[in-house]
Amino acid sequence: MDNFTVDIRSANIFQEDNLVLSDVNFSLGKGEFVYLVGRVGSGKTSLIKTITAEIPLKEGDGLVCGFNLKKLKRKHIPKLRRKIGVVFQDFQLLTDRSVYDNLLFVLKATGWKDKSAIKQRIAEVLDMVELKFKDYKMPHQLSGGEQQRVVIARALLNNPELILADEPTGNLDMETSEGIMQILHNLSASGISIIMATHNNQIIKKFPARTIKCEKGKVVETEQMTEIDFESLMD
Ligand SMILES: Nc1ncnc2c1ncn2[C@@H]1O[C@H](COP(=O)(O)OP(=O)(O)OP(=O)(O)O)[C@@H](O)[C@H]1O
Repeated sequence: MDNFTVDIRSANIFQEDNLVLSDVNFSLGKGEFVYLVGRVGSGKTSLIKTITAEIPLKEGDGLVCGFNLKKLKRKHIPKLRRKIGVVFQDFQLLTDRSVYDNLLFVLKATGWKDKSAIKQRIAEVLDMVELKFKDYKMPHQLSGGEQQRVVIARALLNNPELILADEPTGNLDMETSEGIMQILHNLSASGISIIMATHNNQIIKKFPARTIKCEKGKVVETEQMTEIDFESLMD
């Protein structure tokens, strides 16, 4: 079980009192990349929120980054979240400050104090997303793809074991999306596990990887590309 970043067994996932996904069995190895697909309202966000402990796991078992979701105390939730980097479609950068200050804000909020360590970490994460010399720019001075790379850099600051990316290419054109995908795949090759929710079939075709699907209240594996009915994902 230790080799898994996520290991969910026989879980029933609820939103309020509604059972959204039943008998969920899903595990993700260290450094593994998986696409999460499914129609609108099929439960993708519910699965992601279970992994971040935003939705409590009431039935079944779950292990995420070494934390037992069933036994997780409220005070341990921030520690779990520290191990998870999130990347969303809408960049959510602070628009009133530079790239550097956006990253600084997160480091300070998560307890970093040593100025030279902060400077070094910001340089490292910007290097990982190939934005080394853009730290002084304001978000509006960057392209959409560059802004998304800053968001990925921000997600990497605290050395996460897992990245949850929700439609990270949603607002980007194909060429820019490919750059983002290349970075995500490089991160996965470096040992970070990645779950990417997407409706973008072109991206999945171009960067094939294990794919799971929320469908009819279940989470199913669709390892073969041909098994994915892309038309049904588009509505
Ligand atoms: N707070 C809530 N209370 C009750 N039901 C909810 C709540 N949030 C979501 N649901 C319901 O749970 C089901 C799954 O929603 P979820 O957001 O997980 O779907 P999704 O696959 O992520 O959809 P999308 O592609 O729109 O993000 C839907 O039927 C939705 O209406």
